[in-house]
Amino acid sequence: MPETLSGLVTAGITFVFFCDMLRRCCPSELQQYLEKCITKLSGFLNPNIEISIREYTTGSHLKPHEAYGIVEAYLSVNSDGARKLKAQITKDNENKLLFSMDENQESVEVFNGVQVTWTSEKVSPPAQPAGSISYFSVPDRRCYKLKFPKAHKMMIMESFLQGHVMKRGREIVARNRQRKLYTNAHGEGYWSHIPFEHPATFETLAMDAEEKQNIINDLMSFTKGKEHYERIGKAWKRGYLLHGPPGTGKSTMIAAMANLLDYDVYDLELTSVKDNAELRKLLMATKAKSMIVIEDIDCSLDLTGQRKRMKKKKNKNKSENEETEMEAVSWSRSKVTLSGLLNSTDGLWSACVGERVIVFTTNHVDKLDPALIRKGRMDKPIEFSYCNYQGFRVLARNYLQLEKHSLFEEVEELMKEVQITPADVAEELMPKSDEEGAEQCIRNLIYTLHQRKSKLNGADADS
Ligand SMILES: Nc1ncnc2c1ncn2[C@@H]1O[C@H](COP(=O)(O)OP(=O)(O)OP(=O)(O)O)[C@@H](O)[C@H]1O
Ligand SMILES: [Mg+2]
Repeated sequence: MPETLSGLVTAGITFVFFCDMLRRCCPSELQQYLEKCITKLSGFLNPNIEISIREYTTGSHLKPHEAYGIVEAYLSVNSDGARKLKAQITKDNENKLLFSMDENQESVEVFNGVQVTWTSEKVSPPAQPAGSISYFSVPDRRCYKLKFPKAHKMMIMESFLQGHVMKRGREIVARNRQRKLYTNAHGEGYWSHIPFEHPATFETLAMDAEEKQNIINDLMSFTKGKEHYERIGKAWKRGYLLHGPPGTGKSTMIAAMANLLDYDVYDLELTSVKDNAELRKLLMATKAKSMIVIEDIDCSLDLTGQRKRMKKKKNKNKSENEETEMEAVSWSRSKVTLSGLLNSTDGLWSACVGERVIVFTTNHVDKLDPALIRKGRMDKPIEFSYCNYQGFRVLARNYLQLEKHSLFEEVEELMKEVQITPADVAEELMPKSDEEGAEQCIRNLIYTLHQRKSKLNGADADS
């Protein structure tokens, strides 16, 4: 029997070889017919299947294939057999090197007991026709090939490639990528971005420890809630309203949240959005695993339907007239309404795949329309307040690397009587010169607290 089989294979190969010879010397119709025969016959004889994952789409407009980048990332940690690797800066992060299989390398792995073989190839672009001049350099087209036994076709294509490789590859891509801070503040109706590199973390945030843990738990259970949101038929989004006086850490918290979740941040400047349609377009252009932030919502959108001041604080360099002009321009440019905002942040999200966190901040929660902050829209309000002793301890650790000091007690007593924002405490604890040590910084803070206390007492005496 084996002899019959090997005879058959030899005959097949001879036939394929013969057909190929014939094909080369025949007219094109016959060539095409013979090519089909060769493919059929070699398919019959070959016990393996090969899948190509190309770097670019074919055709005149070369577009990168997303799958190639994912497989490349997967193979960066799953190609033990490859002897030659190449190091390159990743597309999404210029600070990170990605090591992947060099051209013509091979790596074997076993999945569910089935052996699969990866190879990497480089396909040079077709030669330019003689005499033609091209001003553009055509990139080499690279390709990964996955070879596996035909008998396990469905398992390898679905469980291995679609499931395992795609999942692991995407995780590695996400890990390697540099997060981005998007803005629409240029007013052109699209997002532009810079790398997001804010260092804030929950650890460095001066806030009640229990409240902090509560927020962390809330965020983590949200990110793990895909199935829960699907089951209850709700869009996978969560809204936070951060409110409190200026300098109490609302923006810092946004950065800490984004760092914890590993999300991109879209800083939506409502006063730069022309109308509701543009707002919808901008929100539709946001990606999953992102945080959409609307700061100072009470200043960007007037809840009676009129536009308000563009700037919260007065710009010292501008005259009164210039300021009024700026406000007028902002008023006439933007026609975003409260209902437009609500429709965009509610209805639209159901159509979007992937999780999104939306954060509003305000200094005046009492001025907001109840429609904006009702349950279901803003799931979790978080209040920011003046600095207490616990907050001071966090800031002293951040700024002075101090866990304890004999002056702490005095700070604690003063903080019970005087209101001071974490921003002001941070300012005092920042050494102003190389000579200024940690103790001097605490003394500066104590001096400021005393000053405020006497002011307070003076005011009390006056009244
Ligand atoms: N809770 C905090 N923990 C740590 N640092 C803080 C905190 N609050 C303020 N800071 C410090 O003060 C600076 C200003 O804080 P932040 O911008 O977060 O305040 P905010 O509440 O967003 O103010 P605004 O309402 O004016 O936007 C920050 O850069 C940070 O250094
Ligand atoms: Mg802020």
